[in-house]
Amino acid sequence: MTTTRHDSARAAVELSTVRKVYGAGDRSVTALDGVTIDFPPGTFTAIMGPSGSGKSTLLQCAAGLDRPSEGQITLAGTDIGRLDEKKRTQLRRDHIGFVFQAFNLVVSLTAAQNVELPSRFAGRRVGHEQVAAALAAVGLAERAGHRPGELSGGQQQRVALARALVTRPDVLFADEPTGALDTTTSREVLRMMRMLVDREGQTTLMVTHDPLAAAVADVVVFLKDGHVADRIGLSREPESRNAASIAAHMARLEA
Ligand SMILES: Nc1ncnc2c1ncn2[C@@H]1O[C@H](COP(=O)(O)OP(=O)(O)OP(=O)(O)O)[C@@H](O)[C@H]1O
Repeated sequence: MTTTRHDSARAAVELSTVRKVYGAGDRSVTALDGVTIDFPPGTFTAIMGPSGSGKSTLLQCAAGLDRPSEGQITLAGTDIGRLDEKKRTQLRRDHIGFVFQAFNLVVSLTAAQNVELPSRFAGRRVGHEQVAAALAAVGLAERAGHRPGELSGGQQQRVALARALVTRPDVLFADEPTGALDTTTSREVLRMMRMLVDREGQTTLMVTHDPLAAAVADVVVFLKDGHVADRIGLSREPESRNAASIAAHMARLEA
């Protein structure tokens, strides 16, 4: 099956009264408690909130990696709750890219081979030109033949970004993509993500603890105890000014 593609507007993600409860009885934990939120096409959203507020759970459910206990999630125009496991896998393959804190690169393969590998596994071989273009887009055209051990942390995360974006997914999910990087390198990766959203228009959801990381987004969503506690739009202010107002919001939430 090929999932329906809504080309007129690149896919947004929508959650409607989503609840996610882990476990049962006395030991159950409500990670998401009636979350309704939409992520418009082409927007870059940072998801923040205290530890345990439900950020990763939201990302996992929105990406179809986990099922909500209640509520509806629409991705690429498809109600993912109605899909069986095979079709959800297909939806993810056709529409979604992922980057994580750990770069998850195969150490014995070159940057180009790492970019190509997942699509090959998924039976959707991408051509050499696509791989070269994806590496060029993250500024690593000259490093296609290098193995991860020969690249810096920031460069490795850029290879992971190229791998996530080589199939031009509608939505990019990023879980703490700069969590393992120092400040300077983080900034380089974040600017690249920002540039790619502006250029390619993929809807991007990024979980982060770092106000400086969130500062490159268009919108910051704050979770608290499984609820959306706040949502602020950012203007293209200098990042440091955005970061300061995000940090102030976080401090109020955690107070
Ligand atoms: N597999 C699981 N089984 C049971 N409880 C879980 C599971 N995954 C998450 N939780 C609980 O659900 C709540 C939300 O967790 P989640 O990981 O989504 O929070 P988070 O905001 O991403 O936290 P952090 O910033 O610490 O990574 C927490 O109370 C957590 O302990």
